[in-house]
Amino acid sequence: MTLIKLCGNFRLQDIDYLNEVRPDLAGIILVPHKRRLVSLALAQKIRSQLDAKIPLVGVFLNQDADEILKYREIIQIVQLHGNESEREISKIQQAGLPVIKVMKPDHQYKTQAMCRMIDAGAGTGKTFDWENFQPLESLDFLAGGLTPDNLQQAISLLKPKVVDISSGTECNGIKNLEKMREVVRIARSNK
Ligand SMILES: O=C(O)c1ccccc1N[C@@H]1O[C@H](COP(=O)(O)O)[C@@H](O)[C@H]1O
Repeated sequence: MTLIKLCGNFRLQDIDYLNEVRPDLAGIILVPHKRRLVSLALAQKIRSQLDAKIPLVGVFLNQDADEILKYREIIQIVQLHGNESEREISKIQQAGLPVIKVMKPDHQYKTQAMCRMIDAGAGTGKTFDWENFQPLESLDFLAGGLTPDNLQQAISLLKPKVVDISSGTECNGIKNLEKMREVVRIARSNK
């Protein structure tokens, strides 16, 4: 089965939707100045409202380990979307939080992180040339511009273990329950 992470949740209503559609992982943006940023206080509320069985992933971009570790009681997994060093990854993992390291499709490398995510953008809904993509190793997470319309094609072509979707489940910048239901249905239909 293809697992699914639904990311970019920033309203408490989004958490009600997550509890209904039950993805394998849920994500929040913890990057300053981004549209979907949630505050520490809201992140705490999100964690307590989100079903305890759904791990919460915190997304960061070029932030230092000390800042990231402020969220250690709230998030269960760290997603690093920038140029973070292996030293920073190691510091975060030693503190007990597993790391997903995001890499561009044309710049893949070995990492000590728990797993790798391939994404061409950063919450911008940008896809890449799936047909000509050669993963360095088996593909853990695939992200970038996945939508209810292209998700099945992406899964069939690249066979990722996990798909990660943010903007593709929004309408006018707000989470849409029907789109969330549909992408979960598509991922789960891949046995
Ligand atoms: O969404 C953001 O604002 C964001 C900011 C900084 C780094 C990553 C961000 N988003 C994450 O990017 C992937 C793919 O998103 P999309 O499906 O292409 O919109 C996902 O993990 C987002 O949460």
